Amino acid sequence: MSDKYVTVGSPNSADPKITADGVSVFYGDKQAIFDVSLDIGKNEVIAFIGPSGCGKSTFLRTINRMNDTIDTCRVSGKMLLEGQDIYGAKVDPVELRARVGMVFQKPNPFPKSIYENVAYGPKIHGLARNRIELDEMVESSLQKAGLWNEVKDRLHTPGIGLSGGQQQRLCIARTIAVNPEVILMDEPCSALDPIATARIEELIAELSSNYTIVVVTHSMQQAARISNRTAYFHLGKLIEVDDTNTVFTSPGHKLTEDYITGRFG
Ligand SMILES: Nc1ncnc2c1ncn2[C@@H]1O[C@H](COP(=O)(O)OP(=O)(O)OP(=O)(O)O)[C@@H](O)[C@H]1O
Repeated sequence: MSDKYVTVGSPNSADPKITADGVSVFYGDKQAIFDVSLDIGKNEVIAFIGPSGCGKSTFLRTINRMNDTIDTCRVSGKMLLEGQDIYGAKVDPVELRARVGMVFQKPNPFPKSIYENVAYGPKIHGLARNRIELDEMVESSLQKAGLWNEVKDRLHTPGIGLSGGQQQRLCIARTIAVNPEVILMDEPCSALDPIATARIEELIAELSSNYTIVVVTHSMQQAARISNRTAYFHLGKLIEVDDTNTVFTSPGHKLTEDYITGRFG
């Protein structure tokens, strides 16, 4: 494949929350993402799929500048959040990551209590004026993450004492606690059993009315179940993006078709 290509489908959105415009990503001399342009609409759930190493996580991490933490990593092109260039000189990455929160593959609670895991973000961002407000934020975040009833009597016990699925919901509560606009999820269910996975998928559906959600997944069934739109990446290029139903029932690109029919990847 040459470096010039056109993404098949509908990369544009009438009401974009996020706009990638010609985004490329390099690790040292190696290019991992090639000239990706994509709108992600407000309150949409978009799934990123594609074979291992195609750049899904790398592209996801450009949306909240998580790649800044990798010394060799360089991003070119524009990434806009509500029209603002997130790589602009005035943007504070810590503030950005409160607006664009992230949930990782492996649940990673802090080695603190359940309460402190959720209270941490509001505390460092100065969101609560007093303990009562902080308690309310912790409760409402745990409610939204569907965990409150399971933990309300053990808030001051360690977060790592929860089951894997509960820990992942705790991480989602921690993300929600700082009032993000966008939630990035990098294979959020890959370390979970089917029941815990189903619970996270239900939660994604519930959260989608309030947040824009971007999910990297290896599971095409999961992408089909949870997302409105699906983006197919191949060797660092965004090959196709469209309504999930269209991508899975009548893909417009041969590479997408090969992947979803199991001929590749
Ligand atoms: N920190 C890094 N330093 C150097 N190269 C990297 C780094 N992270 C990723 N890469 C490379 O960038 C390319 C894209 O990797 P990335 O992890 O984004 O793909 P992916 O589609 O998310 O893969 P997977 O599905 O296996 O998680 C790969 O060739 C990978 O080896």
